Amino acid sequence: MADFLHWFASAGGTLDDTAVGISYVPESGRSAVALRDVEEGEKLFAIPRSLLLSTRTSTLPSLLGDEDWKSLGDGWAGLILCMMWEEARGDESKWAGYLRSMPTEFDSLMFWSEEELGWLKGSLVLDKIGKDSAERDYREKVLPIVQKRSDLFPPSLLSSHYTLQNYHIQGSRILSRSFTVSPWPGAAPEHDEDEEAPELIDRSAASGGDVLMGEVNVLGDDSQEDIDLGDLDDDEEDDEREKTEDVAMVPMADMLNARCGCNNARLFYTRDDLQMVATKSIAKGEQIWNTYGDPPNSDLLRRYGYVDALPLEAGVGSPSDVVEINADTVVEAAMVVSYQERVDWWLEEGGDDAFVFDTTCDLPEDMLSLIRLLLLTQEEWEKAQSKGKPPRPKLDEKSYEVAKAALQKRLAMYPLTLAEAMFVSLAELSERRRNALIVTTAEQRILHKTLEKLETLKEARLSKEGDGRKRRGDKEDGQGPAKKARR
Ligand SMILES: C[S@@+](CC[C@H](N)C(=O)[O-])C[C@H]1O[C@@H](n2cnc3c(N)ncnc32)[C@H](O)[C@@H]1O
Repeated sequence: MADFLHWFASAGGTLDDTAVGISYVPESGRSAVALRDVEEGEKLFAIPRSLLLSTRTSTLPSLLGDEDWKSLGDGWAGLILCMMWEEARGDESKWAGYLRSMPTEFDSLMFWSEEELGWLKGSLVLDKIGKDSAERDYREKVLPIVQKRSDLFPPSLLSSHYTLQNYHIQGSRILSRSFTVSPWPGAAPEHDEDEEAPELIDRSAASGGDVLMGEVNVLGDDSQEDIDLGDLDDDEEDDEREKTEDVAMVPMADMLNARCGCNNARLFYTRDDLQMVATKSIAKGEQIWNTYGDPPNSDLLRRYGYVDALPLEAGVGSPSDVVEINADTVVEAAMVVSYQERVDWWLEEGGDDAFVFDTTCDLPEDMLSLIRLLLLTQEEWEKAQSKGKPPRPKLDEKSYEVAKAALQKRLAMYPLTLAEAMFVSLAELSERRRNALIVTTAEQRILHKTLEKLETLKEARLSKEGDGRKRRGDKEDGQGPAKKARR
């Protein structure tokens, strides 16, 4: 740690060391802790923009030249290679002290064994790890450049620094510690010292003010496979490239841990630096928490290797937890024969191929709309097509049955039922096993509760319809004296 702090200060970073200390906390690793009472609004540390490590600041892209650099594509391969290269340069790298301080071991899903991943069976997070696509990038994009450009990547270092394992390590560092930092509009690379002091901008502020720049959190929703560009048109490609160039490693800011509901500091951006500022008063001895955007536990586990195990009404989990149902499961539950044309149309019209259930336990409207689309008669289906609109998400008897069947099919994907999981003592499990169980049981709870809510809705609807029929019947029969009397 001393090596990193020394590097940070000598590279131009500033830290209020009366306010912030870095200590080791067993459950979360290195952690920033308040050394004295800190007031809301106090600046804790600042990182000059020149200290950010990104494809904009590393010299590798220009040394490689346009053609070789572009062959790495627009995903994370370029930034990962920059990090590998900077690390391989040792003390010659501007970021030597930073890179030396970074972790080499992770609990994120990329590093789980097949057996460990098996504990997550049922959760669709397993489809999002992106290991295969990362390994493809390594083999097809990175290795050819590394082998071709021995002027930049000495063959003697290939087996120590340019390995697949190191590719995953750097990728995981990006996944769990990077920030999105856009360039300051109109700022010259070097600025005049006499210029007016730059204003602070917190993009996360809910003020709706002049919120222009920067992203304050550790990356929200990108992953190695998410940035895979596929066939994009020129504009999309430019946007995507910009997005990847904005991914930056921010020394010191990435020392902060996060816990749902505890956020007390945030990273604010100025033209010249990034500043970590207390957003609440922090008592001496308390941990200084950033936010990672409070993703669901499945995603926390995938990217950061931990979960928020908060005591909730029905068990342990996070209020941000979600569970997804794939459109395939909905189609199976609908038990319709000719669905392909309708599903293709649904997707072409911008419909999703997966539906997200959150802790409100409401049936997602778009799933209900797909269910009704699948159940349309041929004539209704032709009408929907000509209108260019999928059906309204109305819960009727048939769509209720399909939604229920889809939820039950989804629940059947978990090898351990929720009732069985209740008998497992979390305290006796290894950390990974425990975290996997927290994720899968939270997902199952959402599915069960959605089923219950759906049942209640259906009963309420049936009794309302029954009442309606009864009232209509009363009128038709001309037998409504009580009603008339009430008027
Ligand atoms: C941005 S880094 C924070 C610094 C990190 N603790 C370190 O030792 O370098 C994010 C990583 O910190 C750890 N972490 C952050 N918040 C945590 C928490 N609430 N519980 C457990 N681990 C946490 C996870 O390993 C995560 O991948």
